[in-house]
Amino acid sequence: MAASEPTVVAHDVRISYRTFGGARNALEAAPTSRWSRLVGRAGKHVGAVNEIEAVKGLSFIAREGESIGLVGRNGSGKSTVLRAVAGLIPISGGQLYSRSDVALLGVNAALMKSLSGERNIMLGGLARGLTRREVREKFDEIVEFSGVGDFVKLPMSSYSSGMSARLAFAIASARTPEILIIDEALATGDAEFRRRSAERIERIREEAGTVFMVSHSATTIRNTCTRAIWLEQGQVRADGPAKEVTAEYSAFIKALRAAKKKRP
Ligand SMILES: Nc1ncnc2c1ncn2[C@@H]1O[C@H](COP(=O)(O)OP(=O)(O)OP(=O)(O)O)[C@@H](O)[C@H]1O
Repeated sequence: MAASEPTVVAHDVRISYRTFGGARNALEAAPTSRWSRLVGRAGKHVGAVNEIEAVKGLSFIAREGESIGLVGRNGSGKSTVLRAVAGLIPISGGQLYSRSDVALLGVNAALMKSLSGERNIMLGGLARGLTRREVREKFDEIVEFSGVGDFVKLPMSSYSSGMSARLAFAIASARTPEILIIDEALATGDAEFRRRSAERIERIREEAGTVFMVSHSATTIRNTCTRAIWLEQGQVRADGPAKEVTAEYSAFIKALRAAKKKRP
């Protein structure tokens, strides 16, 4: 069988955030000399600017037909990597190439809370590249998949967070993207919704798409993904079959908890 085509190539990617307005040198030792404080040359800080290196030399190749789960502790860089793959934030070093047809689905998916579910389906569908006619044809399927029922006529501000997340997933995946990125959005669904989402992710994979997802649940990643990348402080700690990597990660978390308990 021919190897499938790459959809995302990351080589030695570095990503930094700059924060403004915080205390000077909030993250590093204070500069020692008065001069360095005055010119703001101490460390990486200029005035009240702090630089946080969230991703430090990340390399991987994602291929068609893979569903890749990112695991790692809070702040390890998972969402940052996905935002960069989606082209939402710039990288500060290395190279990152990704196919252009990316659908990003986050907990705060860009739906308009003041508009009805119906209007959001139309706007979201158009944003995903469907024509008005195609959106109308897919309308019932989207409502059915999301399970919002008659609420579809009401403003989304009246939805529970689970309903919003389900509708967002239904809209984002209505047209098969080349890359679908899911940031924790599946966590809010019930067992039945998770099963149907897993089926849809499988379909996208089969149609030669690539799915990336972040979840704090190693079980979700193990059940949904073919491959997992474990990030630790912005670096890859392990990359391989989802079952193996999630087992390694779970053992690491367990050991960490046990060590914490032992401490006086
Ligand atoms: N907008 C931002 N501005 C400044 N720093 C940020 C910003 N977003 C993330 N960071 C920092 O970048 C690092 C990685 O954050 P990121 O959200 O990517 O981690 P994560 O693994 O997704 O975390 P979590 O599991 O808690 O969602 C953290 O140190 C975080 O504080």
